[in-house]
Amino acid sequence: MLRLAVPNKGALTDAAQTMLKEAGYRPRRDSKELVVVDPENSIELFFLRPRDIAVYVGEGTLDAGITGRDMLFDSGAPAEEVVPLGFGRSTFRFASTPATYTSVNDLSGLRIATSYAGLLGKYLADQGIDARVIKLDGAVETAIRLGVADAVADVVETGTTLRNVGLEVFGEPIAHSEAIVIKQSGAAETNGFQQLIRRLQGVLVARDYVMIDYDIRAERIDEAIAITPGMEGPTVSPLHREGWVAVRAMIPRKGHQQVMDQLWEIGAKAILITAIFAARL
Ligand SMILES: Nc1ncnc2c1ncn2[C@@H]1O[C@H](COP(=O)(O)OP(=O)(O)OP(=O)(O)O)[C@@H](O)[C@H]1O
Ligand SMILES: O=P(O)(O)OC[C@H]1O[C@H](OP(=O)(O)OP(=O)(O)O)[C@H](O)[C@@H]1O
Ligand SMILES: [Mg+2]
Repeated sequence: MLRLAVPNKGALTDAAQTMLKEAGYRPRRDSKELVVVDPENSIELFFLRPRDIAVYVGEGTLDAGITGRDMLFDSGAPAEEVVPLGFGRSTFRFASTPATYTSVNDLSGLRIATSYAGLLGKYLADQGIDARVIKLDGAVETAIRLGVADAVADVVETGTTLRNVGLEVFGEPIAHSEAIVIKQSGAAETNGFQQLIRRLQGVLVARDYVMIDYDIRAERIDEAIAITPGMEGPTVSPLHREGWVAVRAMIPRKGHQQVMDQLWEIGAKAILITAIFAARL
């Protein structure tokens, strides 16, 4: 059985749960359930704090985990990213009172509060900045007002939390993060692991792509294929109408209306878009 770590709390929890459910795995019944055994899919799900997941996977106690890229870096655990999952996107940034600092170079000798001391420490070392890292558990944005720090380094998504306490980001982003699947560095990928990855990638495809069908005059097929090249090449079948063919291809969901317009311009008819329920490519 594959042993997979899943966030039990925090920003990634709901989206990870939804994705696993769409991939066919048994969801947990309530938020107090810490282990779900799913023999039909040969998987055991362990619900753990997102911060601890890279530690378990790095130790090899669990085969794989879903966590944030920033948390993987922060942990320093010997685990590696296998596939990004497209949710839980955020940047990791410096912030302080407006118009105080402009870049990381202004932070030498100052105090920076963060709950990502590993990630921040590595970044400061890379930049050659000697600053004091104040490790806090959360709500680090308040540290400046309370005089514990001169700047903070924290996760920013919409920026609402920072605005609410009157802080502004400065300098380059320290890191870009999203939810990822991790495994122990250098560990062999078992069959069960590859199946998990294929299933999750299938969910991403079903979310990001749609199926398009249309009819077009045979002499315009090259133009049509240029618009809808498909994954491996579109399916082109004869139509029971002299000089016409039917085309079927996958296209990105984003921009599908423009694709329909372009096909219409070159004479396509009966252009249909359908959602993909599940996929395995
Ligand atoms: N508002 C957000 N939007 C998008 N991603 C976020 C947000 N807050 C945190 N994350 C990401 O979610 C992952 C887990 O962080 P989260 O804040 O949920 O964990 P935590 O701080 O340990 O838990 P908690 O906040 O419950 O104490 C990190 O990779 C982080 O980048
Ligand atoms: O830019 P925003 O959309 O406002 O999101 C960013 C906030 O979300 C997270 O907080 P969380 O709720 O996890 O609390 P925490 O700081 O205690 O971890 C993060 O630490 C920021 O505070
Ligand atoms: Mg948090």
